[in-house]
Amino acid sequence: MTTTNTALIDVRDVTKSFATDGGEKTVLSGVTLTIHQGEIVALLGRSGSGKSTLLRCIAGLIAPTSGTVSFKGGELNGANPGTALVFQSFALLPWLTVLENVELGLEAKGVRPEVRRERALRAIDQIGLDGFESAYPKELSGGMRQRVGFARALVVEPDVLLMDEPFSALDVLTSENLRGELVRMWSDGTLPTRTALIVTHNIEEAIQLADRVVVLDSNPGRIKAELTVDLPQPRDRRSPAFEALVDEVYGILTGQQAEPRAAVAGIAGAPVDVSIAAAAATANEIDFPLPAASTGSLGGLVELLAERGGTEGLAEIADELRYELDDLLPVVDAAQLLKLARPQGTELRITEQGRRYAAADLLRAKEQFATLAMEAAPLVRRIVRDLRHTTSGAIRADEILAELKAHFGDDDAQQQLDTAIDWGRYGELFEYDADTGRLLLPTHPDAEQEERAS
Ligand SMILES: Nc1ncnc2c1ncn2[C@@H]1O[C@H](COP(=O)(O)OP(=O)(O)OP(=O)(O)O)[C@@H](O)[C@H]1O
Repeated sequence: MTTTNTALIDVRDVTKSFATDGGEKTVLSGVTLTIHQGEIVALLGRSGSGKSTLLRCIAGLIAPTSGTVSFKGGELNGANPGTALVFQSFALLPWLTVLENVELGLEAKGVRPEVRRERALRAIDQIGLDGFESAYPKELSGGMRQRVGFARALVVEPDVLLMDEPFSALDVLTSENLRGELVRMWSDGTLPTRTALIVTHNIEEAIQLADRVVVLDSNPGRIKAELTVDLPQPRDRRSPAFEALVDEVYGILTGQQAEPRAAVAGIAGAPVDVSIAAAAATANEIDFPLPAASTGSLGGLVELLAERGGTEGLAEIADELRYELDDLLPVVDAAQLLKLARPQGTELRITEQGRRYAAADLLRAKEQFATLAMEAAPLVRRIVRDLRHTTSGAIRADEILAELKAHFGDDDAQQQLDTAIDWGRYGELFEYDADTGRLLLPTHPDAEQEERAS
């Protein structure tokens, strides 16, 4: 891949806010990014960090709240004429054949029918769909459908190919295969488009494909770090240089968590684990986000660390548990929040508390968890306190949910409640009756120990 200094896309100080029930939500803040001709850039970040929002701003599908996006020096004022999109969900029209789906992009650009057909057939051929021209999407496997998605985007010969998690709906082997082919086609010049931006939450995918990896911070999304990937294609995932880059990105992503949370509590700059715990202690109980980790996965992580002598690399943990980034980081955050483990550079290290937790029998582990959750999980603490203040010993979960929705989106609010219920139930701090939608104080008499923590 030959990268030139010609800027194709120029994102300048872009901020994007959305109106939500709880007021304005700033998703992107002060993002500045240039994509040069011939380079492949990967945009990596946690779930909700604003990757897709930035991609949609670049595609011109949504306008920034402030700042500008330019294509070849011209400020966008609507759809970006130099880009085409590949979506995670394929977004094919089920009533059209493969050929007709691929022709669609050209039709929108007013290309004559006979030219359309010829170009669509060429794109279908290039992407390995020969023989499937007359098939309907439902006849195709996921991998073949995504090939149609690629052909439809590439047929318009965009200057920049924009991809939003294009492989994440595919199984591991299929995505590996398609990614590999894409790299080959890029390297040997088969593809008409040589510049791309790919949104992904898969670190290895980013390092396998990209010349440059841009890491987005969360809440709000800002550029946290940029790494140049100076390895020849095709890249060997097992090479020490590749693994070192994976480790580096894990370090960046786990190191970032404390900053926004500490800022919420007004104690920015405090050391990582101290600041998260302190933020949790002082934050408004409703708006402090609990990491979406189940008690089962948390226990599994702490046990794995204990088995490995107390320390293990984050990339190795993800490999061992077959976790994607979005699965692993919330569990690491939860372990950190509950002071069971602490990230150190590219590794995760168990704490003394974590060792005790891993060694405890179920009853003691639950007791310990209850104490830790009362100390460190504001939403759990809030539910327990509300329950103790009602005479009936029960509160409606949907009332808590309504409050959460004022601070988080609908999906995130539900996830917050689900996590708090899982944690509260596991620690036997409260019960939840799904039939009546009520949270209840535990029925057994020995639920006193959490008093100590409150
Ligand atoms: N139209 C919208 N209205 C309100 N909030 C929105 C809108 N679009 C996105 N958001 C919010 O912006 C935040 C960032 O979303 P975005 O999809 O850009 O993140 P992402 O990094 O791509 O996440 P993921 O990896 O989970 O897809 C989320 O909290 C999302 O709920």
